[in-house]
Amino acid sequence: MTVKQFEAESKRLLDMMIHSIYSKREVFLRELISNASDAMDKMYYRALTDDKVTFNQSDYYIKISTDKDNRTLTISDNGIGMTKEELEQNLGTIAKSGSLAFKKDNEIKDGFDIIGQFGVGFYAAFMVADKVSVTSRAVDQDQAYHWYSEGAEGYAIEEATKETVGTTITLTIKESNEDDDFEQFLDLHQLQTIVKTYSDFIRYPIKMDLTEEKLKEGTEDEYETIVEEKIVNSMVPIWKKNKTELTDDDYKNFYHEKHYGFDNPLTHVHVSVDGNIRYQAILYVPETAPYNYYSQEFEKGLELYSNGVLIKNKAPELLPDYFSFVKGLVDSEDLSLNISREMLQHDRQLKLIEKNLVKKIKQELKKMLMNDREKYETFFKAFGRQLKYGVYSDFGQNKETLKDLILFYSSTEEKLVTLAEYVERMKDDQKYIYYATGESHARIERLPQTEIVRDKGYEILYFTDDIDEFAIKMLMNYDDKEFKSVSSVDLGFEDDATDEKVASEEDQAIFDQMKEILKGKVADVRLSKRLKTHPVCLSNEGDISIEMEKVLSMMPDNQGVKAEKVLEINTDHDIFKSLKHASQSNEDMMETYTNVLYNQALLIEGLPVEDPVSYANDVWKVMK
Ligand SMILES: Nc1ncnc2c1ncn2[C@@H]1O[C@H](COP(=O)(O)OP(=O)(O)OP(=O)(O)O)[C@@H](O)[C@H]1O
Repeated sequence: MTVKQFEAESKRLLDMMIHSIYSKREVFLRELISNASDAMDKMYYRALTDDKVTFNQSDYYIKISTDKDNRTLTISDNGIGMTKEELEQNLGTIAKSGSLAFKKDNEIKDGFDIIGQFGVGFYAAFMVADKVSVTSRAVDQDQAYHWYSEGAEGYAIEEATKETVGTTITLTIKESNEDDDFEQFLDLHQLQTIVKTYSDFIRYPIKMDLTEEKLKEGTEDEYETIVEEKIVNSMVPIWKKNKTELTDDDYKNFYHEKHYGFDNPLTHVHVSVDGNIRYQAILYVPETAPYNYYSQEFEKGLELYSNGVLIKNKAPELLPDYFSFVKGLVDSEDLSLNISREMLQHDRQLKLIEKNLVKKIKQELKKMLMNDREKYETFFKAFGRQLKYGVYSDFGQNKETLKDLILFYSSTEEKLVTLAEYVERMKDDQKYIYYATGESHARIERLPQTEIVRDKGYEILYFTDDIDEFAIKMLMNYDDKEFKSVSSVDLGFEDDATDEKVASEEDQAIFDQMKEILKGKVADVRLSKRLKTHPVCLSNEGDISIEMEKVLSMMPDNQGVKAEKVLEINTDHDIFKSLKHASQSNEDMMETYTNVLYNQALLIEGLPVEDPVSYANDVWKVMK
């Protein structure tokens, strides 16, 4: 047999194929199966124009078998086959795609979409094999040919015998070494997993002779090993089916089959778009967040298929971060893939798909929010933080998309409410949307600052997530109503009698004294217009709230950002009498009282007391 050399460029390309084009070796099987599927599709086209050829889809299949002793893996098909010339042209010249030429010649438009286009996939076989041999008999031909290659050195072609039309490819699998396990490519069960991963939705059956331990008939505990030919791929992807044919259970089963999660999805969306870029998608909203969801480790993304063949396990481009909880897949026949089929030549197509998916997901969530509140709350408890994070991030770019999907706990309704519901309930004289921040509902409920707002009959939203106040600052307003913290110095009440309350000269002198004692700790000490039953509280001026100071101080690169704190004193409270007394008669006691009150205000806010020992000493001193 004379060995022909690959062309110089081809040699280099082959080397690239083996070492750098694909990130995973196992994709060689996807490439060979796709070629076999293409070969059978070509029979379909041939039948359209050639009376001598009939096409009955059920006659076509791919068979995968292994021989461990001889270390061979065989993939055969009964597709269109190759003539001697075609073997020479298609397999002898790397980067020449017979399939692409076929597609052009036949003006293929309908469902039998041919996958091959670059003319390189076949050579992926050399990533796992030392030798590749192809025996093929073309339709209309009696003579079969054998193509054989050991890689870069070249190839040879000789006559061969083959009973039936089609192609059989035999790979002699490389020996495993310390770094690489090649045995998996001789194990039918592992090959089955690879088929399931990449080629599950190839239209033709992929068959394997699988061994199984079965109970011997007529016995109760005797088992026998049975070899049975099985179809290992699902063939028809659920997303290509008509929605009306599918039940909720079908979608649920698919979610589990695909291992999208152990939970049951709360809802699904099945999209089929026939526009500029054609694609189908099935998207799920899970019920529970994966354990690592709110961590750096979590990787978002949808599975990306091109024509039923898996391209990427996780395509992050298809989901914005704020919808990163969505699971599912997209399949498009219009993607312009790069040579490894692992990336796209440009991401414009994915951007378009993403934009549309975002709309669909939003619609679905809104539908859930309107029609099944309980379910929406389950969703929100798992992923609401992510939505709020979405309002805040990217400089608020997405706040309009998300503002109607976020919920907060309401003081009056005692449940989660939307901002629209809050605004709808606002009192006639109420100018702002009020909120209070704290670690828990119970803690917020006891905040002295909330008293006066409650007394006004205004609803207060409870912010318990770190991100809440940041998100709301980014949102700025809802329905033209601005947000206001119950801790802000000016509560913005209209026609408020408390506004007229001003400190007497005598009281102001006490506040000035206190301000001097607390120099550097508070921006001011003032008469409180909001406190009723409590003697003291902190409020803040400026953009940074006390709660935001807490969150920022926990960040690794915090730059010591502080809220401008104001210590508010309730002059109607009995404690103030003691303070007054001390200010006139006992400077030392005045300092102690001031420090105790300041530290108590910190504690009420959930802020750490700067010097716990001196605080304890001060309390004991007062108790004496
Ligand atoms: N099983 C097969 N039956 C018939 N023809 C085949 C078979 N396998 C490969 N071919 C021919 O060999 C050509 C080269 O195959 P190869 O896998 O390298 O590239 P491709 O499938 O055309 O493109 P891609 O790199 O995009 O997969 C194919 O275009 C096809 O004409």
